[in-house]
Amino acid sequence: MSNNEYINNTFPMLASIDSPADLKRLPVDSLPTLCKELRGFLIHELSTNPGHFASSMGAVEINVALHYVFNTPYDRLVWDVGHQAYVHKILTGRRDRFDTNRKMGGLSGFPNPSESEYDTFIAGHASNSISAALGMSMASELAHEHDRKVVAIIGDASISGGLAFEGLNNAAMHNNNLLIVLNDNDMSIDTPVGSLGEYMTDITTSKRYNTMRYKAYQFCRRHHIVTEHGRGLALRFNNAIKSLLTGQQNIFEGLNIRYFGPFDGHDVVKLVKIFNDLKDMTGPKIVHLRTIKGKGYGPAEKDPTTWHSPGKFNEATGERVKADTTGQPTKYQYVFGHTLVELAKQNPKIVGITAAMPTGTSMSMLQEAFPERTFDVGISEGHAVTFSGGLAKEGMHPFCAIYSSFLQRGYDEIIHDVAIQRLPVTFCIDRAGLVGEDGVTHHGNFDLAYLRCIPNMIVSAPMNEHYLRHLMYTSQLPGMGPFAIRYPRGKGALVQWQCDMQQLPVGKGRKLTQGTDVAILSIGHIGNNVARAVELLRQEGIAAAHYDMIFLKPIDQAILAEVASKFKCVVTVEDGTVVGGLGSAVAEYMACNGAAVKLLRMGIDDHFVNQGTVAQLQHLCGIDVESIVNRVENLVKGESK
Ligand SMILES: Cc1ncc(C[n+]2csc(CCOP(=O)(O)OP(=O)(O)O)c2C)c(N)n1
Ligand SMILES: CC(=O)[C@@H](O)[C@H](O)COP(=O)(O)O
Ligand SMILES: [Mg+2]
Repeated sequence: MSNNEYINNTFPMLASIDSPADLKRLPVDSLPTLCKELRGFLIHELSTNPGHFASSMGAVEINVALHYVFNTPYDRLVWDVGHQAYVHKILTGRRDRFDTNRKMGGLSGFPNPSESEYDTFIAGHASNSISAALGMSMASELAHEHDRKVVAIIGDASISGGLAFEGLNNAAMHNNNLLIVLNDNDMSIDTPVGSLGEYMTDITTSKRYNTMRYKAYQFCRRHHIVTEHGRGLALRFNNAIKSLLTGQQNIFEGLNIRYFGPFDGHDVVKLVKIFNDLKDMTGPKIVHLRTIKGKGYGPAEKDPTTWHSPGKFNEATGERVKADTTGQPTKYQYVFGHTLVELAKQNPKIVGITAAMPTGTSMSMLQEAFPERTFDVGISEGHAVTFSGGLAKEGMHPFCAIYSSFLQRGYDEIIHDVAIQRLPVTFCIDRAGLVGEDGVTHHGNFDLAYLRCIPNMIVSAPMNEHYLRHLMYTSQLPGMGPFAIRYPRGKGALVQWQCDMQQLPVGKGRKLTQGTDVAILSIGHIGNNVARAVELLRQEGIAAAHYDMIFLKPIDQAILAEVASKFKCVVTVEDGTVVGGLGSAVAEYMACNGAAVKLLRMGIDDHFVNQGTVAQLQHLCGIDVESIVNRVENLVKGESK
């Protein structure tokens, strides 16, 4: 039986749905069966084509009820992060292509308007949905499309991000039809942190008031009592009753956003009723749904952190398929984690900061060894950077570990709150370069460029685990200032990552191979591709000199002077954008110093890169071993003609 036949036989109701119009034809009481089939489909598909599992499983009913009630794509669904929107994709004509999810040329793992008209806004980075939905709602108002509904669907961790707060603060400023669906599963990837989560648990305790309020709204709606004019007054009245009943102000109502809930987010029939009740209500409103991350699959419900993105698994037993890694290098993130604990034992000033990614960055290792010196600040990269600045100002040495693409959220904070004061913060920038299947929103290819232009910054990248350790050690020595170390997702280059840590001279690179025909300058882990290419080039009769720059800033002027004076052909290789990165730095030096060299800059050109395996993407960008060999060969042969 083909996979398609299996799916049609096993999930007959789902097989009949090719669009939301098909979904709407189903009687409402059949929706629980559909949800069951959707969960079966997700389990079946994701067991062999891995992706974001637990979030999608927990939001099945929300996805179904929204498409059942709202007139998509005319009405806009704006997903936050988007990792919970797999069912949305499946219901909007992409079921048969779902086995291409996260693969090269296939469906993106996140909503993306270039993929479907049902994907209304880019998603991948948390906390943008309220602002985007508010903007879309205002655009509808301005276009006199007053009947269009706009819905932002956001998780309990993502709503704690600063950007979400900015959207909430602005939501009631203008007339709009915004509905915010708060999908509260009391989980981030790891355990959620912060007072907002605790507050949301407290809201549950005031259920009596909330039920009363929802019933009152239903009554008013039935009897056409709620008018736009009376909204402000009614809100204040409701707030007053609530304060009396609970002794507590509702944070959302305090922001003039009508609050409904909490409701059971797995009762799909009830959700349909709630959305139907609320959809014509004008003005911003929030409906709070309680859900279970991983709902419907025992192992995921028990351990949602592991099952956030579990990789392949046996669908019958829940056993995860683990690749045999014997004799292979470990992941950079583990070397970072172990090394940080080692350094923290020696230097009591060291503290660790993560923005909601303790497991992903391995900051969890420091958390275990020194809980009082480790801070998970939640999805708040900007705050993480400024908080680190504050710690550093008072004499601590923060190691602030953030994924490269998420650090984009903290850019001004790096400049304003750290670099100007030259504060000693080590930025450990994980997932730098091409990350693979997460795709365009998650590649860490801008960091070299966006950090190089900041005065006072030291910007570095290790070629292997030993250099990661040396750089981490060096960064916490007195007098260093802001120090960025970027390293990629996944495996390192060495099997034996342990070594004595050494102080590195800041701004000094190293020459790995002698050569006369061409000089290749690389930075970071991609230098391992260059090292292999250099070997192959040698077999082709081309003697390439290879320099591992280690530091992009300050850049090694002695190496650049040597290269400018000795070589006609110069090549730069980086796994970041060449616009502003190493390629630009070398081009600037050569131009400013009148060097007569032919410069070939290899890296990510001026375009966005979608998803695929890292190997596929390196090939696409021309920085895999084979491409480096071919491109260098062409350069050298072209020059010698
Ligand atoms: C700006 C940013 N920081 C960090 C992440 C990594 N991240 C992806 S999902 C997630 C947790 C989201 O939790 P929540 O919003 O509650 O959704 P759930 O998975 O629980 O449904 C995090 C931290 C991200 N995508 N964007
Ligand atoms: C949705 C999201 O942003 C994260 O779940 C991300 O996909 C994690 O990626 P890693 O697997 O690299 O930790
Ligand atoms: Mg959550």
